[in-house]
Amino acid sequence: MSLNASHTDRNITQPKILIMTAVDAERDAVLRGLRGDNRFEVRAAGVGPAAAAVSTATILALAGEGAYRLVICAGIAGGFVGRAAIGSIVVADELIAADLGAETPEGFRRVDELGFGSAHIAADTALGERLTEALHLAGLAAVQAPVLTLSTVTGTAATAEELASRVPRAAAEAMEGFGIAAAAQSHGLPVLEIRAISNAIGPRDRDAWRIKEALQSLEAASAVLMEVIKS
Ligand SMILES: O=C(O)c1cccc(C(=O)CC[C@H]2O[C@@H](n3cnc4c(=O)[nH]cnc43)[C@H](O)[C@@H]2O)c1
Repeated sequence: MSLNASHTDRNITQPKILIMTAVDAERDAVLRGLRGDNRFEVRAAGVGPAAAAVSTATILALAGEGAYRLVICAGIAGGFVGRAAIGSIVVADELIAADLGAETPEGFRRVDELGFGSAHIAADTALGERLTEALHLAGLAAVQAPVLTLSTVTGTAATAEELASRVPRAAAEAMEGFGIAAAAQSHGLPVLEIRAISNAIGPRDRDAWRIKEALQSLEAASAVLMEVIKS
């Protein structure tokens, strides 16, 4: 018996795009933006690089080779003042584990300099460029720049200045990107990080975090992502 084209199409399982957030509110914002597009799977990993790496690696391993073609870290983030304003989007061109290294009397030394691996993972910059352009066309403020991953949310002006001068192009900090990227890299998959800015990086002021506004931006960015990834 021969199958017609529509039967065949329906029976082929295409590799999906795995989107990892930290918390359920971020996952729900992304899902609203994607409007039921079944090319994407969206999961919440938990807060911090360790939870993010373990959750992502477990999902990828259980799904098996060929189940996914791209991994995206998405969520809210702090923005460096003058580089990424509240409500804007940062699309990572590089995911950097900013606290992976050693303090020395001469200052922080990256794990790369110490000879113990790398604190940098390159994003899928071609996709990031297309997404950033499409975000601009949709009227959203967006920049393509490095996103830092830290285990501790920055809470002082001094730490914010130190990070900004150590990574001059960094536009945002969050807590999961490098963990998710490390898991994706170990499975040979490309990675992207998309962050909606909820707060300025600097002296801790939780009341000033604009989480609702950032989640709305994240939803809008997810709708644009769905259009950018055509097939
Ligand atoms: O309270 C809520 O309703 C709520 C909704 C969505 C997310 C949250 C979070 O607190 C998520 C924490 C998450 O946010 C990232 N984040 C945001 N700002 C920063 C920052 O300045 N520095 C580092 N990380 C930041 C981070 O990735 C956390 O996982 C609450």
